[in-house]
Amino acid sequence: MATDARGLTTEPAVRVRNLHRSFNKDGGVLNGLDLDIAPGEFVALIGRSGTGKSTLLRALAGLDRDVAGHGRIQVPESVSVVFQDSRLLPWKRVLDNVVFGLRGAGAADRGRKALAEVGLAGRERAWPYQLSGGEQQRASLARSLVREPQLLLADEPFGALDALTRIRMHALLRQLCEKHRPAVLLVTHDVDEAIVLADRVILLDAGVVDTDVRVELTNRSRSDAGFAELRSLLLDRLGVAADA
Ligand SMILES: Nc1ncnc2c1ncn2[C@@H]1O[C@H](COP(=O)(O)OP(=O)(O)OP(=O)(O)O)[C@@H](O)[C@H]1O
Repeated sequence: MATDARGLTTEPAVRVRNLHRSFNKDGGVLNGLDLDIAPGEFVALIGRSGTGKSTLLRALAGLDRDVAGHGRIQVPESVSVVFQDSRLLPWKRVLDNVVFGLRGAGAADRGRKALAEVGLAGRERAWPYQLSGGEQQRASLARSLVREPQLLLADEPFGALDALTRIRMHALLRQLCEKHRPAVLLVTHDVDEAIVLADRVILLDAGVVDTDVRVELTNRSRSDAGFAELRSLLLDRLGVAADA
């Protein structure tokens, strides 16, 4: 069992043991996967297309009740999920989307604060269609963070954004995670995004963890030698040449 610097037991936020999932009789998508994520740890999940990244995320989110499989999943009580599309309700204004389902007298104030944190102060009464794609993802992040989740699951949240907006969203997500400290599992196709954001990068292959590396870079700039080395290692595991 893991212990902290004082020798006290630290329970992981996420514990997955021997997880199996399959969609048909021909073979499994997840094939006995084990994974621990510590409280406050930011884990990026990469892997070739079809290796089961979204299947794992959906299993952790409890969104796969109809999928065959077995194994043990332990997640915290409060879990939020962010997808590639913001999934804002088009008939609700931005603030109402953010606080949708929240109870308590202070909900609207908490929603306003969350919107301010993601840079959307003043847009509370806008309709979702009046926001750009990046702003919609900001609102979606605010909707997650207002719930103060102990676990944030994100499936390619920046996949549909342009390169500049992506970079801005990276900075915002890091800043929000440093402040709120949820455990994070981020699915991404982008190796650079994984290295820029995560404490740990996990590469999934054939439904199990193939590579599990800690990102111990003080400088997360793409021009840093350590960055390039880690990128090259991960691209190699993905079967892609680093200079391709
Ligand atoms: N609802 C479903 N019904 C049948 N097969 C499915 C379903 N969802 C996923 N699969 C299959 O399971 C495998 C893993 O899919 P998954 O979406 O988890 O992969 P992924 O690693 O997230 O892929 P990508 O990087 O392309 O998004 C794929 O072969 C996919 O076709």
